[in-house]
Amino acid sequence: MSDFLVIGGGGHARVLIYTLKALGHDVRGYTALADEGELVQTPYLGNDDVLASLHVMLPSCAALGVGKTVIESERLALFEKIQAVGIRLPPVVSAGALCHAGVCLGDGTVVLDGAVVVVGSQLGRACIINTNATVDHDCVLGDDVHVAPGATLSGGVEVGDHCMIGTGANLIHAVRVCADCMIGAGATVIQDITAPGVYVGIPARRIA
Ligand SMILES: CC(=O)SCCNC(=O)CCNC(=O)[C@H](O)C(C)(C)COP(=O)(O)OP(=O)(O)OC[C@H]1O[C@@H](n2cnc3c(N)ncnc32)[C@H](O)[C@@H]1OP(=O)(O)O
Repeated sequence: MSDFLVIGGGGHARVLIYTLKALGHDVRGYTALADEGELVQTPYLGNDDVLASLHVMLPSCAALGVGKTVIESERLALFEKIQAVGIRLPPVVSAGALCHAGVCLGDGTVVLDGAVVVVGSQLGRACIINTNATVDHDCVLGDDVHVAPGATLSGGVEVGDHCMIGTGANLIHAVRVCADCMIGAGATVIQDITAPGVYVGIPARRIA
């Protein structure tokens, strides 16, 4: 078990603090890099200006508490900034998630309660597999991909960097979604998406 620093403010940070504590980790520190956010039973340490000077006193492991609801989020830049000061961001799998043996999770990736990641899948860095989302067998996800609550990636799906797969969206088997796409809540993707943009509906069509 390790001491963890949760970095960020708001809802995702609270989920991570809960998740890490349930796994038996100590959550000693808490900073709000994006804003001061909400303080959750852990001390506020300062903003990103203090990270470099504080890091010798901080836990050597951290988790990204900044969530993602848009394509261009701060998550990956923050991930790289934290790593650059020598703090590790190991993947975190909730005790309430199921992640098959042999699945590959990049650093900074979190798999939250009720989520399932099935055999043969490879996930990049700083991804979020949110509550009750499923990533079925042999999927390949890039960096900074958020699969929102209840979304379903069927077998062999590929999703490029920075994509946001909205709440309850469904991607049928073997479709490929290129980098920088927003798949709207409830959309169903039935064919490859090759142009970055915003896609909604059943079947999913580009609106922006
Ligand atoms: C734990 C957590 O909370 S994780 C967070 C999870 N969050 C999500 O999944 C959010 C996903 N986001 C969405 O679905 C958003 O609606 C988006 C990004 C697809 C579109 O948002 P915006 O760009 O603001 O589009 P806007 O709301 O202006 O809608 C544009 C049009 O698309 C339609 N539309 C928007 N979203 C959807 C959708 N999911 N499905 C179908 N139609 C939609 C709107 O009705 C509107 O149609 P109209 O022009 O005929 O009136």
